Amino acid sequence: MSEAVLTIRDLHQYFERGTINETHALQGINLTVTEGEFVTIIGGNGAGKSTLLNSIAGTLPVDTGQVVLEGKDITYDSVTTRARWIARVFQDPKMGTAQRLSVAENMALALKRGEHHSLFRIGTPRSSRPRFKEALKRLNLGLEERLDTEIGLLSGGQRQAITLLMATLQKPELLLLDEHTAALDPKTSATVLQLTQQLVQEEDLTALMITHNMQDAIKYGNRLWMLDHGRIVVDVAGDEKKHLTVPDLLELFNKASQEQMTDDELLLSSDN
Ligand SMILES: Nc1ncnc2c1ncn2[C@@H]1O[C@H](COP(=O)(O)OP(=O)(O)OP(=O)(O)O)[C@@H](O)[C@H]1O
Repeated sequence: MSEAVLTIRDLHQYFERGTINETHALQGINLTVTEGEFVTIIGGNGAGKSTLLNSIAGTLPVDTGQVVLEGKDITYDSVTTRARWIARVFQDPKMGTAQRLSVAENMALALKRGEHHSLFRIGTPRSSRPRFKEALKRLNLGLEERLDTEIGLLSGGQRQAITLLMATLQKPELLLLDEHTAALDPKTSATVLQLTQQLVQEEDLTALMITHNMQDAIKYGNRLWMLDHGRIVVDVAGDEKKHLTVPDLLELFNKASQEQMTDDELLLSSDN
C-alpha cells in the first residue's frame, strides 16, 4: 500500500463570510493522495480548483478542516514554511522566476526554495553549473547553452519549462501545477505538458495539476478529479482513468453534478 502524501479532512473555505456576497467555495473536501499520484483537476469556472490549491499551498488560510502533508499537520503553517515541501508552478511564466536574473541564478534560487534569503546573497557557485546544464539538457530546448541569459528574455514556453525544472530541482513532497500551460500557444503547451509528465514519472513526484482542457486531463496523470460547486464530484484512477473518453467524463459529471454540462462548454476545449 502506497504512503499518503497529502490528506485533507473536511475542508471548508468561505469568501466574504457573513455578508450578502458569501461564497462557500470549498464544501467539505476529503481526500488522500498517495506517493507517485499525478492528479489532473478539472471543473467549470468558480468550481473551487484554485481555492483548493491555495489552501494546500497556504496562500489562503483554512476556514475549517485539516491539511496533512507526509504525516505533518500543516493547516496553520505559512506559505514560506510549506514551500520547503510544496513547489508550485503558476499560469503566468513571470510568476515563477526573477526576470532580471540569469537562468543559472534563478536555478540557484530554486535550490534554496523555502529558505529565507536575500537576493543579494544569491550567487551561482561554479560547482552547480554542470548540474544546471545537465538538468536543462533534459528539456531538449537548447537552454543548456543559455545559463547566463536573463530569464526575462526567454519566451513564455522556455520560461515555463525552466520554472517546472526549478520546481523539481530540489524534489518537493508535492508539486502543484496551476494551469501552468494555459498562457502558452497550443504547440508549446503540449511540449510543456509532455515534459511535466516526464519529470513527474522520472523523479517519482506526487503532483496535482489544474487544467481547463478535458483531453489533457484525460491524457496526462494517473488520477482525475472533477470539481463542482466546491466538491469533488468525480474521482477516477488507474485503468478506469486510462480508458476514459470525453463523453464518459461528461456522463460521469452530469450524473454527479448539480448542473448539466454540454460538450460545447469551454471546459471541453480541445484545441491544445
Ligand atoms: N478572493 C476572493 N474573494 C471572493 N470570492 C472568491 C475569491 N476567490 C475565489 N472566490 C470565489 O470562490 C469560488 C471558487 O473560486 P476558484 O477561483 O477557486 O474557482 P476555479 O475553479 O479555480 O475557477 P476558474 O476556473 O475560473 O479559475 C468562486 O465562486 C469565486 O468567485
